[in-house]
Amino acid sequence: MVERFSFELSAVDGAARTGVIHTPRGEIRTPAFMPVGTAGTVKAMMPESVRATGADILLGNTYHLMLRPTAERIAALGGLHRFMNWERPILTDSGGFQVMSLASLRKLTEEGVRFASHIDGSKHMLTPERSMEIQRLLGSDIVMAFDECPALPAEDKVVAESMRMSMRWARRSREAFGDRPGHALFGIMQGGVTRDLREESAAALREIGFEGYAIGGLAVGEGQAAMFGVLDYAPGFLPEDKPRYLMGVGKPDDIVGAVERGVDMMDCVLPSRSGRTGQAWTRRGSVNLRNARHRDDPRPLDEACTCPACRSYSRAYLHHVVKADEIIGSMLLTWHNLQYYQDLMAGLRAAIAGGRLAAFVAEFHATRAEGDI
Ligand SMILES: CNc1nc2cc3c(=O)[nH]c(N)nc3c(CC[C@H]3O[C@@H](OC)[C@H](OC)[C@@H]3OC)c2[nH]1
Ligand SMILES: [Zn+2]
Repeated sequence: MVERFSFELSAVDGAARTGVIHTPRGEIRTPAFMPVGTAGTVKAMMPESVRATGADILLGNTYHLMLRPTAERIAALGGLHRFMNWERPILTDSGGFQVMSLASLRKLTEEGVRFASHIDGSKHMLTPERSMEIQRLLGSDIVMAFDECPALPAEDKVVAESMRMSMRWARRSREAFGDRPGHALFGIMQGGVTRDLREESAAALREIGFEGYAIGGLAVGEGQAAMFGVLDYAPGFLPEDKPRYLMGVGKPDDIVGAVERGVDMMDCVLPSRSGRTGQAWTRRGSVNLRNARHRDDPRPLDEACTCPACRSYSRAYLHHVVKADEIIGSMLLTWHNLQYYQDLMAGLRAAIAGGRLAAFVAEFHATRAEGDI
């Protein structure tokens, strides 16, 4: 049982790293994929099932939880871990990103963001200080600084101004976070796809000092090539002895490319959200179970997978329950997709530990068909 938050690197292969983040609530094996549990639940999954897929940590969200059921109510009930019955580490986003993508009537000033709830229109204000208070009330183990993520494409001037405000908010986040042993505050690098803005942002964050560093402002429509272009240099601007978290990424091939470039942690709604629409991710590519060609197919989705969907059901059954919009369809495909992502992370961790990442990546690309299989 550790009292403090620490990151232990155990092997490096090129720019890629593998290690363990130690927290009072448990270990996080890196590179790590973190399932998204936005409103206190990973949709269609029981917490024990999320753990069974291999996840060490899951995500919650300040924006959603502050609106419903409110952070104060969750705190009064013992905090988010107790509330959602997940006793392992939780990372919460700071809310700014969701305000800009979900809320209405937004007013952005140096102080913070004033907005109306997308649920009932009630008026709210998020500032670095309020975001830190909410994440403390939730009890999350890894807290994200309050930032602004500009929509791309944007003029360099706009990206620079936004980044500089986010750096001023990062300092206010650090000051409001206070001294909380065993908890971590991560700074978020901004700067769009402009190298010198990314470098300026990294320098500003290092000067403030954080327990971990996120690469924000990506996976917002720039495309994989532009994202990898930033990842070819941005991780190297960050301290090598601290975790690097790429926010909102991604498809399996995005994840492999990000790990090759030195990213340690990622999150994405894709495996859970696409599971609810009948899309499965497998070693050989993606499968759309709504397609009629599966209706007589007795084979499992992925013979190499140990999840309940692949162990006990046929593609024909999955096609049937997805077409019939049966709840079990979402349950089985979400479980499968999260398990596939965790198996991919386990493969990446082992390959880096064994100094054979290049071979793993070559094999990964060789077995994937383009498009649906
Ligand atoms: C999809 N592409 C994508 N690019 C992103 C960039 C940023 C960013 O620069 N700053 C912040 N603060 N958040 C970002 C986020 C949201 C991640 C959260 O979004 C939520 O998933 C929907 C989830 O909340 C449980 C997750 O929590 C960390 C991004 N998402
Ligand atoms: Zn499976």
